[in-house]
Amino acid sequence: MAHWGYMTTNGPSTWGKDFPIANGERQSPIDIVTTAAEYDSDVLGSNALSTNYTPESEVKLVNNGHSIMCQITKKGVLTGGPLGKDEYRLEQFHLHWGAEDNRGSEHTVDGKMYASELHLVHWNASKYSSFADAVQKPDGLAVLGIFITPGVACNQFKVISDNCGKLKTSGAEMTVDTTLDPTLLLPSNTSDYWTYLGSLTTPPLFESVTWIVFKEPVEYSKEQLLALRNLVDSDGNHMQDNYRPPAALKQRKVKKTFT
Ligand SMILES: CCCCCNS(=O)(=O)c1cc(S(N)(=O)=O)ccc1C(=O)O
Ligand SMILES: [Zn+2]
Repeated sequence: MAHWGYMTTNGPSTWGKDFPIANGERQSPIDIVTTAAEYDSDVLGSNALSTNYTPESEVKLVNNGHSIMCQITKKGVLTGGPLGKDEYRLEQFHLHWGAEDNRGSEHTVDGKMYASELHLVHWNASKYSSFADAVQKPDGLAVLGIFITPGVACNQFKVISDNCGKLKTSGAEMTVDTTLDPTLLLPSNTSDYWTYLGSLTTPPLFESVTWIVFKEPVEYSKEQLLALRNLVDSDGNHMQDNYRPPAALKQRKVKKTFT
């Protein structure tokens, strides 16, 4: 099987061949129709979403052929909001982006696409023993989605954007001797978000993700976005437009924490 990717020959429209769940009942991303999202105070209002991350003392970056990923080594937890009493542990973060500023995010808001989208992937450590054990369970994962828009530079993202160029090939890894606090990658407002039950947005597309997408975007500079676009994938092509288009909502409701 040709390795999945984002080209015409192996992109999202072909994934269903090897991953039939691509046409499943709870696929991601989705277009968030803001007027259809339901404010749900009891589930969401009672205990606010909360992150308690430990800053990384060094930064492990991996070019995994379809994105740039930062492997987390410290204990960081996400709790509250739609996650009930379960504690979800931060495993990694990565991004999706476009060749130009007018596209690149995976979720869209009333059809609007952002230039990029940052994903912080967590797994349910209250119920499962490892990420691998949790990844296929319906309540196994929780991913924070942060929209990225061109603007001022994000200082905490500098360690990634300044080192992208050194991860020349797929599989390339490097460890940067600097600290990184994942909390500083989040928007200032983490109270306003949409949430719904979905899936991984790349193969194997497991339907195991509680998605939490923040309303407030974060700004990255033009240079930081360009650094992402200069990454190369396993075929030596520029890695860009590595986003899956929105999937059908089917019988799902999107909830929101703000009016
Ligand atoms: C056993 C297979 C695990 C694949 C999923 N790994 S992951 O870290 O959740 C992930 C999530 C996502 S996403 N966009 O958050 O669904 C994308 C890629 C990956 C990945 O690194 O493969
Ligand atoms: Zn992702």
